[in-house]
Amino acid sequence: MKKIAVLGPKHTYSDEACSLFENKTNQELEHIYASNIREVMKLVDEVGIGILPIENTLEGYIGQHIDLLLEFGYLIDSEVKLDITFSLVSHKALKDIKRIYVQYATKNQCLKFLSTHKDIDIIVTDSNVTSFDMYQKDEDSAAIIPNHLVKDEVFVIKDVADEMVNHTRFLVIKNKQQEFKLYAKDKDIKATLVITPKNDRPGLLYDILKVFSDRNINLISIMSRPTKKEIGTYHFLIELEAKSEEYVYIQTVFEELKDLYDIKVIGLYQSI
Ligand SMILES: O=C(O)C(=O)C[C@]1(C(=O)O)C=C[C@@H](O)C=C1
Repeated sequence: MKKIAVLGPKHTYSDEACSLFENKTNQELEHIYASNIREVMKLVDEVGIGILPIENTLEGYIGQHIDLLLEFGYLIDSEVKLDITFSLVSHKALKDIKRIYVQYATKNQCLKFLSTHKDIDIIVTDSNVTSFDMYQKDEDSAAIIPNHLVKDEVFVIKDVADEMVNHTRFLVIKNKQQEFKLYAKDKDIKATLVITPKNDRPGLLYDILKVFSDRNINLISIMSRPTKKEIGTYHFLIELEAKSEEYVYIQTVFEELKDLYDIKVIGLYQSI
């Protein structure tokens, strides 16, 4: 059976996103669990594909996950989106607990709730299921966990995220270039490219953006991430969207850009 690298243990949101991907693409994959996202990325090299949470309604882009995508040089196959909800579970009343376990991306989605409990220590974990496991072994603790994990806990506060409507976007990443897969003809396509200016000059980014604007291509985001080599040097990530029938056209624009600038296309894919 084909394998996929996923943040574990079983039942994390990444695990759910993986099942959704299998469902949508009509295939069954063996989930190979890793204890943190860096380990997921390492596993992708071996197993071929993996799941990477990349953006959230409340948090925006998850900077450290984008950096891993750039560091490992993987490509994007497709994306899936999930509704995200969190509850606080506790062994006793909050005034009597000493610690709250919370995953780092989850923490950034529950800042309002956490700011009202400043007297309790926050222990940051690598996954939501790890938060739950640590809480189960610690009588003096509480944990913020996905609503789908809440069963017979003693003390529960439902929906502790900053807003009721919350989604996370997960990329299905792969270690090898493959033919563009049109999963659904009626769905738009997205593309992500990375520019790392070697010889920076005034107007470089403007010139690249102008190529898209002149060709009526809709950009959805642009963000900068540090190269981590020298202060003040950045990778620029650009995401764009187009109709699925325009994918050949988009590819020609990329070829044109590649001749002029140092760009890398890391994904031409669909949200499925
Ligand atoms: O810990 C999990 O359940 C995950 O799958 C990780 C993750 C993330 O890192 O963004 C996924 C979705 C939620 O936004 C919070 C946590």
